[in-house]
Amino acid sequence: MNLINTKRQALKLKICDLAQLVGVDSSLISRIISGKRQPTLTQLKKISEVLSLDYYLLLKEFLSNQVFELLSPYPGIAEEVIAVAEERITYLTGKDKFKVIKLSQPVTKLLNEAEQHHKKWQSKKPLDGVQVQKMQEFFHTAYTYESNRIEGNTLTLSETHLVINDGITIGGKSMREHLELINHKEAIDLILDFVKNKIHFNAFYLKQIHQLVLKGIDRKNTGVYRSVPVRISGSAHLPPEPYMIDKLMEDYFLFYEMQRKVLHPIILAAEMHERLVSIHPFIDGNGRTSRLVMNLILLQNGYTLVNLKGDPEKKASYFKALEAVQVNHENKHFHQLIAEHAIASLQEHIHLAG
Ligand SMILES: Nc1ncnc2c1ncn2[C@@H]1O[C@H](COP(=O)(O)OP(=O)(O)OP(=O)(O)O)[C@@H](O)[C@H]1O
Repeated sequence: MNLINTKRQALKLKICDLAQLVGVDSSLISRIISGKRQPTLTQLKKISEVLSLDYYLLLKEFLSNQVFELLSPYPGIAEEVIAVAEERITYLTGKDKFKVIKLSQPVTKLLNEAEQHHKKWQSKKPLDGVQVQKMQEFFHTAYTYESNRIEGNTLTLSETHLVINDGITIGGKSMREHLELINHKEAIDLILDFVKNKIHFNAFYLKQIHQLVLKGIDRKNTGVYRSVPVRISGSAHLPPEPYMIDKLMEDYFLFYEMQRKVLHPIILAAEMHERLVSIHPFIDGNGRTSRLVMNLILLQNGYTLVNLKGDPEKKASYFKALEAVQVNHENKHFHQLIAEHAIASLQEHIHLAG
């Protein structure tokens, strides 16, 4: 255990001093340091605290010593054994995470249907430049309108069009409402850039999206995880306390890494949406950011924008589907909702492409 000895010497601690602080015999510490004896996990934890050493680094050294002890008598096959063990671990963890995502029969049926439309949509490409521009103006305006409407923005669809495409301001409406629309349109352009540049989605890009959503609205909180508790009004789901956010967001991106090539893109997009909005890592703008993340994933996989609607009835069923996952761990309604919207969007795109 070199880490222990190096730190002990740096602190000028005698073996008997360290033993006393840890509450064990000096001979045990000597044997641990010389590698003749493996510490228990409790002893290892105590040593890490006494020496202010990172427990996980110590644990890593401890486990690799154990593997070494086990394999050193078999040098001829040691590497092969490690490779087989590694494969099993990857399989087990991957399978375990995959098991969490069960697809219901109706969802599987919808995914098959979506695949057909996806093929047809791909066959329409490349589209004429002017046609692309017109279609984007239409879909981006509708998406900006609905996503902000969910959040409470009061501008109508035609007012949204005037603000984001013609730069016209609407009398009697606040600066904030205008900024929400302009920012959202810019955020769509940002995710299109991400798709073009084939970025690998991670925390850096997530924060860039969020930064745009709240640009000019809340400078202090743009692109940073919250440090205060939040509540979602009207929801039974309690977002996690702020001290858990870093760890949960690490898991969030780990989930993405593990599942991005395993799950169907529509399910991956739905999961990344639901998981983000359930963590609610930002003070504000979580809903809009999560919907943009979902659409980034769909676009990266050749699908078209999913536009969840903000009228009271549709909004209520969207929130209900989210709550079913959060409270009852029941994801089929949310998967179904996103798959249905993905199909509707593909159909509309195919129709307009002629
Ligand atoms: N159980 C739930 N009920 C309602 N909304 C939920 C629930 N879980 C997550 N949400 C999400 O939270 C968002 C609203 O969160 P909040 O009121 O904090 O506003 P926000 O973070 O500014 O999001 P938005 O961009 O929609 O305004 C909704 O758009 C929805 O996506």
